[in-house]
Amino acid sequence: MNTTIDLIKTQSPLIHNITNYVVMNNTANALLAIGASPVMAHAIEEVEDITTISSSLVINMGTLSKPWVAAMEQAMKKAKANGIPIVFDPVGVGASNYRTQTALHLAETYQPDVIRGNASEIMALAQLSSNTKGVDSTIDSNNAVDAASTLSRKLNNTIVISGATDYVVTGDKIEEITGGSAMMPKITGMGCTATSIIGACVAVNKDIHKGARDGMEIMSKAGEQAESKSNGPGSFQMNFIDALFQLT
Ligand SMILES: Nc1ncnc2c1ncn2[C@@H]1O[C@H](COP(=O)(O)OP(=O)(O)O)[C@@H](O)[C@H]1O
Ligand SMILES: Cc1ncsc1CCOP(=O)(O)O
Ligand SMILES: [Mg+2]
Repeated sequence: MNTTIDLIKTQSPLIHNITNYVVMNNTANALLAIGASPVMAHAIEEVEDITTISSSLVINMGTLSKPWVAAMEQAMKKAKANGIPIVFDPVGVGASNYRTQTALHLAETYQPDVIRGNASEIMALAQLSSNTKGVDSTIDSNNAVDAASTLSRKLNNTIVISGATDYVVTGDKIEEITGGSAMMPKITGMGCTATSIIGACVAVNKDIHKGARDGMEIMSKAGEQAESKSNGPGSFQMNFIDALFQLT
């Protein structure tokens, strides 16, 4: 994890995010705090150019609509052609038919290097259940481990299930990360932030599984440090960005 943070700070990789309206500001600030360089760009006219100059592509379907999905596809196609790692956050998959169809299509067509979701989202993506409560999980992360392993083998990639315990799953290889803070699910965009931080980690790591694990460890450590200084979700949000900045 230390080497990964050093590499992010020295290389300051450009991370192309096509993400949702809710979290654009949070995730851009989190990426800056850890030492990466974020760009949020979703116009179909420019996504290929932006992806081409980036070190990773983060696709987040939190506030999806038809033109955005078209732009996501252009960017993912370009990233695949250029060997740029793709991290996908299937926000709310299972909550509507449109989200489910879009997430399945993007995952199966472009096989993102990492998919990060909460347990409900990973279960829905594995087509095992569709009881996602909007964008939040209704089940504990351990319930989705088998689904993640199956999905990972099918898509030949790494699946991250976030929650009180995070699981980083590449086929049969399963690593757990604990820690963090119970305050994290009380703030919108913490999952999306985790996805973007993974984007920064895989930008500087050829080993995708390690990049995904380092990303979740960074989230865990920053969450613990922020909790020790916070009185509630408002101050936690501010202290979390400071903690990311101070991680060594
Ligand atoms: N109860 C918890 N205790 C500690 N950390 C948590 C807890 N719930 C979520 N997290 C952390 O919060 C971040 C976002 O995870 P999660 O809430 O599952 O995502 P999402 O916002 O997509 O539902 C992750 O880094 C995860 O480890
Ligand atoms: C509330 C909400 N609605 C659509 S996207 C979004 C943000 C979800 O972010 P996260 O999954 O990281 O909490
Ligand atoms: Mg989420």
